[in-house]
Amino acid sequence: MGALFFASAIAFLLIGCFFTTSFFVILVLGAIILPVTLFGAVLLLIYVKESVVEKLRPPVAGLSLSQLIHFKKLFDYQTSLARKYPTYRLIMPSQTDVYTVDPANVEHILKTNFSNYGKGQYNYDIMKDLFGDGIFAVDGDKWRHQRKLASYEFSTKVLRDFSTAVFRANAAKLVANVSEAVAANKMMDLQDVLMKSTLDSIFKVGFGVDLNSLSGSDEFGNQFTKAFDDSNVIIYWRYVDLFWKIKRFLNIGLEASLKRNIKVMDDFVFQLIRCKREKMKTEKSDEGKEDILSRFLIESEKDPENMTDQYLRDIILNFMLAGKDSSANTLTWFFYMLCKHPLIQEKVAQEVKQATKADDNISIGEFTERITEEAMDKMQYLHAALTETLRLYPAVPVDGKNSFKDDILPDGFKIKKGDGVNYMAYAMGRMTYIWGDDAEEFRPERWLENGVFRPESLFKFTAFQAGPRICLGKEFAYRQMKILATVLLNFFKFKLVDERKNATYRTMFTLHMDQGLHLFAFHRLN
Ligand code: HEM
Repeated sequence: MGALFFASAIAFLLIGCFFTTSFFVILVLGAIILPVTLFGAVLLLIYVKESVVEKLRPPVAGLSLSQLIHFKKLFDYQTSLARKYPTYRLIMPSQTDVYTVDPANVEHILKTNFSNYGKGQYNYDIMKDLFGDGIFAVDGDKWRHQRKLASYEFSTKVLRDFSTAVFRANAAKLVANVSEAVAANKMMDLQDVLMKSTLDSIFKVGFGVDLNSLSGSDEFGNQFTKAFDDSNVIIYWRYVDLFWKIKRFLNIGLEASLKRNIKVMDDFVFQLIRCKREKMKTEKSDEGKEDILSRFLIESEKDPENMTDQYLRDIILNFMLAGKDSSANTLTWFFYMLCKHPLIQEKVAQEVKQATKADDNISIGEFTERITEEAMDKMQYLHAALTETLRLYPAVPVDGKNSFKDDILPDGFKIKKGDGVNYMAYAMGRMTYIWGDDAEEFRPERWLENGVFRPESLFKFTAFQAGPRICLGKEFAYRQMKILATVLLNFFKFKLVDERKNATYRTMFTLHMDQGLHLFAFHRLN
């Protein structure tokens, strides 16, 4: 890769020199040739400086631009580079990005030297318009304050009981939806259905609002969701668009749409905050105040100066980002894996039946009542299968930090202040030196010891991140995924429409299945 990079730099330079011998050509094509020549010279200089002079730096695997060329299969491209170099660099004149799959490095970045690796100004600038000062965008005191508040809220019984009730209710609606497809003998896109179902749940748990996107009935909520999804795509695009700040200044192109979308969301969220504040003043009981927004509103009464409406808006949009797609994406890959491995599908279904003691005639209402904490604790194989899914298809395939100071990683490579430092959960799941020769196989058994789930080091299994910034919704997500998986597998069997086709992802912040998950569902009769 280094040689290829060197050769292309020389080629650019030679092409430039050849053409610059002709004055006429310079006049006609000067505007093209000169930049090409300069670009080649810059590449050559960077290559010599970065690969020859800077000996202790991670090996240069190419230009950051190479990721644009491989954008469609980006995470597999990164995996192939990581097989050669467990830590490598991609360079650009303005920014160096380091990528690693080495668990020792991951532990160093996420825990041992946590204070040196944060979102940094670079990520903050990109995210600020949409996520403001929310937990995903900030470091330092702002992050600590929200982390403390949110950790407390997530550990309360109120939120736990409320979210479980919401997951159960939405699971029942999901069963009704799938039953319709079965009755009509229709193929379905399970990813689409799961996305709607988890969206309804996060809306209810986040705002206390029934969105009913599964039945498509809330126009205003749908507008919010569309604006949120479109904004996310545009924010992600900023990472590869060198001119986004100019476009934002001129309010043109995607930046103009982003501004419009943000207004739609702000109108929605600020109105909701106002309504809830009013309701709180008049209603004394705690009923209807179990959602995350209400919980934070109650907190804000203790600290009104800092916890302004703007701050609450940021908190809520960040929770939407965290909870909206991650669980649905994971469940999509989970059902895809179960279809590819029918024996594993049967094994999970049998475990569900045993843990809930359900017979064939049980109603959905009765069944959801049986998905208790105790029953879920018995589903060790389901837990292993979901975790195995996340190992191979982590909802956040690559996670990036910024280095605040020069540093040295445990593998001996030097990091410079300002470097982007990324660990690649998707590539890590495929490394044989981490998981053994069967790393690419879907094998839930690898997580079990005598039938009991045995966790792995979180610096090897990085799907939820690790260290002080470990995902706050991990338990929440497992609970939601287990409830949905349990009801679906108790009532249905699933079969891919096209068994020979291999699914792939759409490259974006989360691991979304490209084109959806098309399958047939059948009533499960034992
Ligand atoms: C399968 C589901 C999920 C996966 C795989 C997952 C994974 C992750 C990852 C990789 C991060 C680190 C992102 C970063 O560097 O900024 C993260 C952070 C976070 N997650 Fe999750 N997540 C899931 C579901 C959820 C849910 C459902 C919620 C809440 C409703 C949630 C709340 C959060 C929060 C608040 C953070 C920020 C933590 C901080 O910066 O201190 N997550 N999650």
